[in-house]
Amino acid sequence: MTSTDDALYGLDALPYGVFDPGQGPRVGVRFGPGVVDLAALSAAAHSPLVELFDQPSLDAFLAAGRTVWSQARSKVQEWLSTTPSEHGHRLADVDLHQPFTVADYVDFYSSRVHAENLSQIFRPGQPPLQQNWLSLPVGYHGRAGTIVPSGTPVVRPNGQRAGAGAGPSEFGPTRKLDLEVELGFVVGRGSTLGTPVPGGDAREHIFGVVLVDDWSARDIQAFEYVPLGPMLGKSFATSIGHWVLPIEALDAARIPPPPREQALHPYLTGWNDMGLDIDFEVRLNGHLISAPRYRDVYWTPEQQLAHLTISGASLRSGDLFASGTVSSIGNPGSLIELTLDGRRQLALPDGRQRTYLEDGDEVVITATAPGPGVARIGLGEVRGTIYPSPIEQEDN
Ligand SMILES: O=C(O)/C=C/C(=O)CC(=O)CC(=O)O
Ligand SMILES: [Ca+2]
Ligand SMILES: [Mg+2]
Repeated sequence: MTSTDDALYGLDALPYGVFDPGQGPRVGVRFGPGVVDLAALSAAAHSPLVELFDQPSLDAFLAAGRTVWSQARSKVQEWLSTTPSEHGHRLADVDLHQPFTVADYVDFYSSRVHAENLSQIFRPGQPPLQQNWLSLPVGYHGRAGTIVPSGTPVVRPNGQRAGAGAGPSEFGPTRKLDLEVELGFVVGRGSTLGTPVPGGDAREHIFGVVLVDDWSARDIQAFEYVPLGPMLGKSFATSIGHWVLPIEALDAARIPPPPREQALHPYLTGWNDMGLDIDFEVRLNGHLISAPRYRDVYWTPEQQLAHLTISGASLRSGDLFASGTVSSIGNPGSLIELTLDGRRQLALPDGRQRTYLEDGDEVVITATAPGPGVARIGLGEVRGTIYPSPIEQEDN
């Protein structure tokens, strides 16, 4: 089963998105094989929710806060269980858009397997975890303006990479274009500058989740990142799914996170942390290449949110913070891990081989989670095809 299966999108899932049936973008909810127009549905029910839904994006709804989000979900479930086929459009008949305006973007680094794998590749001979890793959720501020909806072409970026020996750098299209499987948390309710958000209040702020592919140019990244961190190697495109799944839909997927291995400062503990039993699948040109599990991710979204704001930094509606690459042992969430930085070829069932991504390659990430009943629920997909660099000549 892939998470595009309609059965994954019953009343227990109901992810929100933005679709265009031909007359402009509208807010909708994915339901089975289609998308239901929420302005039309709420207008027919004479619900005041129509004001939040009669919009070209989810922005107004995101800003409305937890009480409204929960009421809306119950109402939509009720309406769809009584009049399931009204105000629906087949997915094939609509265009899907970026669901919300992304405010700030933070990318964490919360999978221990991924952190240790990358350490080995980027910093051989050094300890597998930096001293900070078990003490705080390491992350960096990313580039919100280049977050693009699923399906947007991913143009091979240009940049500098290390030259031979200690020689000058080389410039040209990246030779190490990679994908990163991530889960994104979408902030609905903002916060006040100077006032940290306690992790126990995370649910007042986190509206839901979206799939993320944090495209990465590993050669550009490796040359530029010391000492300030990722810059151009990750800022050229970050793809997000079209569907934002409300956090309540994941209640049945909640599990304890992996055991803490070090005592934490009080601001990072003291509530019932949200581990999540989400299974991802990554396909390259249609072939399944990895199936990472979110349950192995060490730092939780509550801890990430508490850490992000402990300095007094404020949240804005539309902020996106991503888990970091989700890697499990034997099922990593990136090609740098799968191919040991290109030293090992990945054999695809069609007889071709890959190390890093080639022009024309298509990557599709999907995910599912347990629902409240026997059926699983879907988190949609995030898809991207690699387009050639606009610069043909390398300078050396
Ligand atoms: O270990 C490093 O130097 C680099 C790590 C990454 O590239 C990963 C990153 O973007 C954060 C993540 O996705 O986990
Ligand atoms: Ca990342
Ligand atoms: Mg990025």
